[in-house]
Amino acid sequence: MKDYGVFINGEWSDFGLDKIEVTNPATNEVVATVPKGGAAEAAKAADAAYEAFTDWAARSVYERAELIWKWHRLIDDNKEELAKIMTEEQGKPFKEALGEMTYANGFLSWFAEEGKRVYGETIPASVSNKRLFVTKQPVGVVAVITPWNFPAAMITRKVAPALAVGCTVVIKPANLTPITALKMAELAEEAGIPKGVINVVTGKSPEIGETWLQDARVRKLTFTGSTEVGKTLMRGSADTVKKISLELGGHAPAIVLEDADLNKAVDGIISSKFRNAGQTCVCSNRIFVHEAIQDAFIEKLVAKVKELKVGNGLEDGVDIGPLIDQNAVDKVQKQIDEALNSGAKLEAGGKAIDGLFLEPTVLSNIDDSMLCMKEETFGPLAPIASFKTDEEAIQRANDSIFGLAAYVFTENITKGIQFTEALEFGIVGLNDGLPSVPQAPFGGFKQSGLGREGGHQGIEEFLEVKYISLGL
Ligand SMILES: NC(=O)C1=CN([C@@H]2O[C@H](COP(=O)(O)OP(=O)(O)OC[C@H]3O[C@@H](n4cnc5c(N)ncnc54)[C@H](OP(=O)(O)O)[C@@H]3O)[C@@H](O)[C@H]2O)C=CC1
Ligand SMILES: O=C(O)CCCC(=O)O
Repeated sequence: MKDYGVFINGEWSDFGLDKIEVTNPATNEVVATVPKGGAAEAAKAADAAYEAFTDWAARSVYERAELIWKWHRLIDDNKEELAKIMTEEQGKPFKEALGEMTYANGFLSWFAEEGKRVYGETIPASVSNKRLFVTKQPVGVVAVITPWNFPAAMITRKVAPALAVGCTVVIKPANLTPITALKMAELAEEAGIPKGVINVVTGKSPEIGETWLQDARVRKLTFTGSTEVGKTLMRGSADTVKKISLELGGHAPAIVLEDADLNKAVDGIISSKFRNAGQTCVCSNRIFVHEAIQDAFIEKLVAKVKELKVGNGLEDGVDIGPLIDQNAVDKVQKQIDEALNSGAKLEAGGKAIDGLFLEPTVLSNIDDSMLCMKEETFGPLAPIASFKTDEEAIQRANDSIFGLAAYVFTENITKGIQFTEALEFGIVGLNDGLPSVPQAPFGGFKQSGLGREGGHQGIEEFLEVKYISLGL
């Protein structure tokens, strides 16, 4: 077990603070401790990031990109160790943790290069003695607040574009999974990213968040997590009128049309639903299947779900690890019990095993008034509802305050395109259960958030636009 410090201005220190224990959700063992930082450490981190900003922003984008690439190479060299740490603190199977490290590193390589394509504009003037230009500049110090479900990728998806364009960052990783972030900061330091450019503070989230919200030098906040905390941060950002990007809850519908290739649909829904034990905001949570193929679909799905192995993510062959904590288990169990008490049929799973492990569960005969169709699940529960018409499927899928991801399975290209256009979601997987990639925009409509991460869109969030009018 290791005691970690926080990372501020290139220094590692525990500042004599109380400690937070980080536990392995598979075994309940304490794997490390991190300092319980608060307002003072958050302010020090903001001072350091502000101080470092002028020099970092003044470097050429090629110089910054080279340092980001060095960081990328070090992460790649150490990805097995990082993945093991991730599995120990977060619970996801080791093969998924390794996959996340590659995904996370993909944001570093993508944005290191994308920074070189931040182009300006010239605008024709209306008089002959003027020239009009538009340039882009880094927004400044960025506060980065990340969740526990993707301990590496949520850091790089935000930090890579920020650093590429010349911003500096203060990071608050989730206290449940801070070690991956701290190890990645160690590698950033080893890569030669200058002191103060990346700072990481663990500890009292509301206090740390509030300090950054009230600091006018922090010009942007980027957050992934619950809708409730996102709304609090959005309100708090108003005091200093910060730019904000929010990646909040989702409650993804997956629609299987009558003409779908059932094998494709089952495989797509298994990967979308059970990745990270169902703890992603893009998980299929509401599965709508055409009534004519419902029985065949359920039979195939259940057969595959019964093959999924639940266990400690460090053991070979495990597909589903533990949930993150007891609250998460209780929330999913409540959704299962409420559905069963309201007439749902149990097709597979249904109960907690021991500790924080939950059987992958399939329920059919679901109706939209059940809890599992109304609130985000964040667990391995696949509820199946049937529908009769396309219009009905679209209306029910869109009937949500969330609008992050949706999935459609069909072999009819015209219908597929019509569905993608009618669905009020920022991401649509058409015959694809895993659409997230660094080079495409990730983000939601409605209360799923604001802004986009990844893609060329993801870099704009860290830029200010400056218009220059030149009189000749
Ligand atoms: N969109 C997504 O990807 C995610 C969605 N969720 C949803 O949210 C539910 C709850 O998960 P939870 O982990 O509690 O998510 P939170 O939104 O509480 O946590 C996300 C991050 O915000 C921090 N945080 C919490 N409160 C504040 C605050 N007042 N000011 C500043 N930062 C704050 C957390 O710190 P700390 O945890 O250290 O206190 C963590 O780093 C899940 O069950 C799921 O439904 C959760 C995670 C990711
Ligand atoms: O918000 C989440 O759940 C993390 C992102 C998942 C993804 O990138 O697919």
